[in-house]
Amino acid sequence: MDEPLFGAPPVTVAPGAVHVPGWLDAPTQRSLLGHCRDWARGPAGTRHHTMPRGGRMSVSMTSLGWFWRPYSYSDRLPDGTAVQPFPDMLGELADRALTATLGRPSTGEEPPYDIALINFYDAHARMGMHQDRDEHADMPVVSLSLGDTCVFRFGNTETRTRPYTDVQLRSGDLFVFGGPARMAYHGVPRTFPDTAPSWLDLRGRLNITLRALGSP
Ligand SMILES: O=C(O)CCC(=O)C(=O)O
Ligand SMILES: [Fe+2]
Repeated sequence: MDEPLFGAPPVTVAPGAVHVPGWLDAPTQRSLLGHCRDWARGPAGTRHHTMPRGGRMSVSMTSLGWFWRPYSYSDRLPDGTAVQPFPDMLGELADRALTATLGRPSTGEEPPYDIALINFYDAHARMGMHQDRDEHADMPVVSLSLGDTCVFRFGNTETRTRPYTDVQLRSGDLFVFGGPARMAYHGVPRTFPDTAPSWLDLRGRLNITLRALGSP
């Protein structure tokens, strides 16, 4: 249960949605975790965003490239400082992820990956069913998981409810959703505390999504 399945084949969860268990090897997971800690210490810090109706999101979030808060992106933090840049390394990772799942990197013609949203889940955090619809480009969303295992609920494009598929995302897993799945509702109904690999110094779960903003 604790060791990721390195080298497992991709699993198509729905047309356009592909899960690759154990895609990131242990050194890469450790290195990404170190970067996430550095990014979280940056000017944007981590925030529990407030939703329009006043609820507070249980995940704490850091943005790179563009600052997200419900429900738009901006190039400045609320206090006017610039958002931390989107690192080239994450653009390269997004390309490798597209190749691993769709069989091709992005073409030079497509909007570039320029947003990373990093969510931290403690044992109680979860994320309700939603669509990722604040980007203007329809490039696939690339999701990387570190730390505790979670249930990732991947649904349909019409409703927040069934039909959906519950997938366990473990440390090192890649999940890409694009094409007909790009606007599917999805969420994280729970995590499994203390399931992070023992060699990763993380209590809780981190999820990094890489996205392309595109132009309006
Ligand atoms: O944590 C996850 O696996 C999903 C995160 C997500 O859906 C989002 O950041 O929009
Ligand atoms: Fe999402």
